Amino acid sequence: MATHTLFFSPATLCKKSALLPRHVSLSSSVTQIAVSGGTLPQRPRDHGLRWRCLAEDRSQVELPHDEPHAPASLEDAEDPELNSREEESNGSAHVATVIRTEEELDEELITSITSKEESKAPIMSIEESKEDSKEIKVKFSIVFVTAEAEPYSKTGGLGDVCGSLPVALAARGHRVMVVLPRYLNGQSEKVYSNAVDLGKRAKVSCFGADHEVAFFHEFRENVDWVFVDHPAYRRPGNPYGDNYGAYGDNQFRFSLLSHAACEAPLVLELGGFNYGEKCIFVANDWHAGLVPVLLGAKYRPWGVYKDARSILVIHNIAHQGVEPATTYPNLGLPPDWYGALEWVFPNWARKHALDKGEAVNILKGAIVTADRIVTVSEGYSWEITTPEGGYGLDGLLTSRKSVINGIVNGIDVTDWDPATDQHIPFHYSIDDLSGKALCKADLQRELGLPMRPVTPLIGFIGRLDYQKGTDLVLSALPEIMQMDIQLVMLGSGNVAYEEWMRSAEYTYRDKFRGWVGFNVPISHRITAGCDIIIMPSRFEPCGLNQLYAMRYGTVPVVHCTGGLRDTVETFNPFGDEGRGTGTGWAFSPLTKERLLWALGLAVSTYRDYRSSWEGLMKQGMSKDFTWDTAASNYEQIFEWASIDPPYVQ
Ligand SMILES: Nc1ncnc2c1ncn2[C@@H]1O[C@H](COP(=O)(O)OP(=O)(O)O[C@H]2O[C@H](CO)[C@@H](O)[C@H](O)[C@H]2O)[C@@H](O)[C@H]1O
Repeated sequence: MATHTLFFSPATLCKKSALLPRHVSLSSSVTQIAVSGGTLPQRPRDHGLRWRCLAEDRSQVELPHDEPHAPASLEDAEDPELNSREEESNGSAHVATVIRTEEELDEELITSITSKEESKAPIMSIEESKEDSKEIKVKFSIVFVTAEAEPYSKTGGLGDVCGSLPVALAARGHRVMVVLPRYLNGQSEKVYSNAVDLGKRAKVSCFGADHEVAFFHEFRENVDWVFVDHPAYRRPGNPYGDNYGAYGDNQFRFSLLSHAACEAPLVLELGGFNYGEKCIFVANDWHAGLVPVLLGAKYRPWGVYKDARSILVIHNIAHQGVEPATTYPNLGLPPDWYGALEWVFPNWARKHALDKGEAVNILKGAIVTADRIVTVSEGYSWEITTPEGGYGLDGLLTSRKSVINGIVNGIDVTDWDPATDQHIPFHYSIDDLSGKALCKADLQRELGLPMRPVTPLIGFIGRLDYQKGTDLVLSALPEIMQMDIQLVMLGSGNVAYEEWMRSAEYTYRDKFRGWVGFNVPISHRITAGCDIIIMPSRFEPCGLNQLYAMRYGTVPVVHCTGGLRDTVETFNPFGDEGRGTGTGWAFSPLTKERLLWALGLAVSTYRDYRSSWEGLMKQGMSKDFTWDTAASNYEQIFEWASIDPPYVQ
């Protein structure tokens, strides 16, 4: 019988029983309870001391290798050599800023030089801090788990973030792996041409069988890109579905990903060393949501991953990975962990009188087991704790408020740079905007719109769905078309909106263009060629198009919500002693009238106040949207996570 140790902050202790797996209750199976910074007398408050006590307790746990849920690679994970750098008395060794004597320093340096690649030290790489200070900064081993990452796969912002943030963290000296599926759909094969089969196979026990997965690997921009290969990822369509809708087996496909990702740090030797147990998992959205649950349910009972931490990043809470409760036994979790994923729909959401509303919810499982939770803007981190923004999870999220943080996404400023962008016909910069006018003319030509330089060209890029407020544009279109403007929309999604875009093109031949599809080059050309970008999103966890737009001197008009509120500052012509401040317009509430009001202001400023407009463009262009700021904020989260003991043990 494994030992479960749970750590609760005093503030949330009273609410905990609601969050726990069903088999764990505060009065029965829990054998150790520690209160972080709290007043329970059984445990010392000092972190290091407490950790030592627990380490002793753990050493008494027998690790039955033949148990059904024991990880395949337990022995690898327990390899004392690989884990030899573990701090003796402090479990949070991978973040500790430690002071070394000169001899120890030399020894560390020699070890680091003699390793095959300096950046691939077994658990952590150590660098000397500046000058002759003896302080050494310990870096993290980070494992991103995601359904998509550019340039391999992208259907939206998740792909952008998971393609860039790992690179930014690696550039800061961390060892970073990204685990994602190897989607082969008949067209995508070439993007994996540099990825080699590592020859390692792992058996994943779920959905009533042992599924063998292979791992492909590419080392690019100092990041280990690891692709999980399985027949379920080989089919026409995008990562989540095809022309007929979402795949019916997505729960299986992403359970497989989470299981495989948990094995990767233990079994894969990358650059000569595996990542080992002391890593930080960054689980993105529900697709990777089983990762924190597996750490607690499948690995830690056998002493594996006891020093790992998990960070859940919520990019969009509207998608939670909910399936009928009867699918629980498929997930490869112990039966008594059902409570962690248990989800009951409210009465109004049930389909018929006999529907009990019982379901499993993978994102919920991640929320109640992850060590920390990050959302992609500060505004959104608050919104998800409200009934309006929490999509039913607000209560649980409120109970974990103390570990939720918002970090605004950055953008890939190399890919999205108007001075060098390979997708746009002319280049420009904040010092010479002339190329932007040429981009606009070229876009009008490409779209078959009248080439009128003084007519404001407005753009919309995004999924055609409820979140992005496509219906609001639809309802406001007759009034928008009465303005002297041109409007181009690029997007795909809801078929009804796609049809509407096509028919609007016939109705407003000289003013409106609708481009149905997912097309990255044209998205760059719209961002560069337009004067204004509209984003009437109903909710927007961060939003990237407004960031790209500002970098390209294209002024955003957005609904004041989530990350849009955090990143777009409404223009104030009287600010800064009359020179004007702001980068766009953020309107509220989300109504047709307010959208038209904000758009009207933008259009009249463009037409009648040219110098103010240029100021607006330049203020947007001079904002710092690099990933470096976000990456350093993520480091802080990793540090906090590592200082605290694992949330579920
Ligand atoms: N038809 C099309 N053709 C070409 N490119 C297209 C396109 N439609 C969209 N894109 C591109 O896809 C990305 C979408 O970014 P968003 O920020 O709108 O993310 P999304 O809502 O998918 O994801 C979620 O995750 C991201 C990342 O955290 C959050 O910013 C966001 O608020 C949240 O909803 C952008 O790069 C955009 O240019």
